[in-house]
Amino acid sequence: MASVPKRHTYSGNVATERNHHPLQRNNEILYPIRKSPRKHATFGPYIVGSTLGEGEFGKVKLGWSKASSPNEVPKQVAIKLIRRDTIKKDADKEVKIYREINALKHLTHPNIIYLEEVLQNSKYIGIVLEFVSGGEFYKYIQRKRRLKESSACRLFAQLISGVNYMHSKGLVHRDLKLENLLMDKHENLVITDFGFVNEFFEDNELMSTSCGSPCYAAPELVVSTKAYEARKADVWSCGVILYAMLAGYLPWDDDHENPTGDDIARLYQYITQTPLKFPEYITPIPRDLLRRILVPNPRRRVSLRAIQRHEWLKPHQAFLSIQPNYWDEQLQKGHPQLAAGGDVGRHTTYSSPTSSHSKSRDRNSLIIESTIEQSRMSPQPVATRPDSSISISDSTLIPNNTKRNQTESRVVSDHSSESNNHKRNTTNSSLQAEQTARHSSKGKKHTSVTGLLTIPGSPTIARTRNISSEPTGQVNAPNQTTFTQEDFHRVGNYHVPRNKPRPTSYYPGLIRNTADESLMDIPVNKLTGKLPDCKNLVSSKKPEGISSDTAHDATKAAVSNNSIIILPEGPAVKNSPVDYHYAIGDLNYGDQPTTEAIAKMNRDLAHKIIENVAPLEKIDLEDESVVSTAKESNGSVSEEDTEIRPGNVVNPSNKSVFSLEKENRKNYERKRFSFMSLYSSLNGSRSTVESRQSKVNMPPVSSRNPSGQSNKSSTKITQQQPRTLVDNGVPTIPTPANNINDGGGRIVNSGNTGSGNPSRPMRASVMISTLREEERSTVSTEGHNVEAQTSTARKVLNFFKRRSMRI
Ligand SMILES: Nc1ncnc2c1ncn2[C@@H]1O[C@H](COP(=O)(O)OP(=O)(O)OP(=O)(O)O)[C@@H](O)[C@H]1O
Repeated sequence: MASVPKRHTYSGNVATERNHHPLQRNNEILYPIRKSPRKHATFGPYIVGSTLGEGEFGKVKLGWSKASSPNEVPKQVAIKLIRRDTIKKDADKEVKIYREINALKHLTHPNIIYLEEVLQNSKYIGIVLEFVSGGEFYKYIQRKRRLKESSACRLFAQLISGVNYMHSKGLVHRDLKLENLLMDKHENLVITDFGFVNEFFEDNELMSTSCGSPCYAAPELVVSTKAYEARKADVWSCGVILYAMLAGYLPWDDDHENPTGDDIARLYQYITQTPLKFPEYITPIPRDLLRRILVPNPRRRVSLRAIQRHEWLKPHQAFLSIQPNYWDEQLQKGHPQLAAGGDVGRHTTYSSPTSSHSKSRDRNSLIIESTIEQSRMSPQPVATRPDSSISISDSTLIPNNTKRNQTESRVVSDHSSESNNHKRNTTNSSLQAEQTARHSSKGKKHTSVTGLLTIPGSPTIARTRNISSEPTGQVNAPNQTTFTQEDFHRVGNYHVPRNKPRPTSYYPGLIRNTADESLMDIPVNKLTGKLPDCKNLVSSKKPEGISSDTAHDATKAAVSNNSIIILPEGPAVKNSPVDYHYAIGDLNYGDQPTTEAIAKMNRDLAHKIIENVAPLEKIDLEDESVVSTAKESNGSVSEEDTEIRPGNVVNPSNKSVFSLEKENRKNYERKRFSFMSLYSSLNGSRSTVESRQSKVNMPPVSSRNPSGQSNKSSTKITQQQPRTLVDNGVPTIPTPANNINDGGGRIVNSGNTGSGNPSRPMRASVMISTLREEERSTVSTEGHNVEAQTSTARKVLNFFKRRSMRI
């Protein structure tokens, strides 16, 4: 018989003569034959697809649940695959993984990643998470360059709601950053990566392990060895995230002496000593919020509760006033068995940090016993499962190595015997049947293996366990990611199906605990922009359970002050080249009453408006320090350079704020320009990161100015010159070569700012400008578009994937 050439169908199936369907006539193909369907990689009940991303722990893969019936739509998940052998080599990693798992099982909030389940086979531990399809948040900002205020407000409210929920559960994230936020398909924010999460039990409880990513970590984590209030550290990180949303770049990311932020001590010196400054497009009210959050002194930093009540978040008050336990109740409503405590769900095993039980729990109970350990434990009946994680004592929990080895072999054989059909390790046959039924039913994959176990004692105990001495033969697997159901089993018992999908609209549309209705609906007179006198409203209609202290501070301030209407969108503000600058000490005004701050903003704004309508010459002359600095530096100074940058945040009481401002500005400019001159003379016109790196002995160039050009020589702008948007919206600083005065005091950029032009955006969003500059230079010099794109992508990733670490 002549051999029939193989023919690949669209699904990868192979049709040969042997498997021709009887209905086929001669060589005519009637329909594709799928006798031998393509083999997909699988991991437990999931078909494994493409790689979604890669993190410290390994790859995150897209997965689909295998449909149990033809009508069932496969559910997409993200599977974080962690090689077990890598965990064994890195005890810190192990702790992080189990922290993450154990924290996630307690959290059900629309803005927090949802843990589906945890699975393992002999090679991998797979953390199965809901699939969040909108991509990474930093890319979202990057695409948009920066977010509109309304969008930033909505997303920030979601972040705050998620963080508040977490805190209400006694958990602190400690690594909040853009890279740990995802977007869902409806552009809702989802908090992920709980590797540094920890528990607290008392309101004033302090923590001592500094962790997070330097650019997002609160100063107290770094500059002090004292214990810190972790919730306040989360608040700080939220502030940095908000700043990035609104500005398009990170605050304090422009230290020329430490452009990559690698020198953490210096970075924090810079953060604590450099006042927060804003690009002109951030309006006063979010600035006010940011100034309250990004306060180096944690005691003076605003609390999450106060953030929720800030004026800027007022449009989302209803959402923010949803009580954290509402989310749990919703879960239980959808699953009465959880409420009844009949089945083991992630919420039934969790108790509030305020409960006595919770307080008595070991402080590190977040670190659950490793799945490896679990796999060695003898099977336990489901009926005894609840709270077993808490009651087991240290000695019973952590068997010594010998014990482990013995148990290991036993459990491995147990696993192989139960492979493929995922039988439960139960002693009770009816329970087993129930479990199997649940497993096969859609969305109800409650499983019960062994109990979740805690490692009592400190994280150190967990980290120093001598697991490396265990036999590793079992995990010496080839590198390719091939998953089979062999030796596969579920870990833990905390699958709680989501009773409904992530809300498609922002508001879940359910009962809201409106904190104070009277305060929420204060009508604004649109003509005058003034708020009516609503003092009576505030005092007369106090909602139940809310004290006057906790009423909406910002609104009260606005009401009493009649001052919210500062025309933040006014033309004067829009055209204003100069940032609002606040007196030294403003960094620490987080706990000042909002009234005071808003009044101050009003004064500043009034001043600013006057400045803007005044003739240009007059303004030049008024600001002598800037003019003289500009002269010194070849007549050019960037817009941001005109801002006050005092060297120290301590406010000497015997000097007036204004004289102090001037003095500090002078000092700052002097210092700043001397550094700029140095960079200018050293760096020449090298444009790529690589070329800079090749100059081994040269000081690094700021991430804000990756071209290697000196800011001084590459930019020319006077105090009156606003930043102009060119080059697809990338803000650039006009240069003498390409500037045309439009006659109205505004500088219009007429030329390109491409690679051939030595001038480049100096203070533009790092996210875009860094990318574009380097892309351009690579393309123009080498002409390899693909290469340029790849290297650009890598650079952007490297830039943003700032490592989370113990600082
Ligand atoms: N649930 C998810 N849905 C969609 N994509 C995801 C999901 N989880 C992770 N990813 C993608 O995988 C990437 C890596 O994930 P993640 O950061 O959680 O891994 P990690 O190993 O914890 O990394 P690291 O700790 O270094 O941040 C993310 O940047 C994201 O692009």
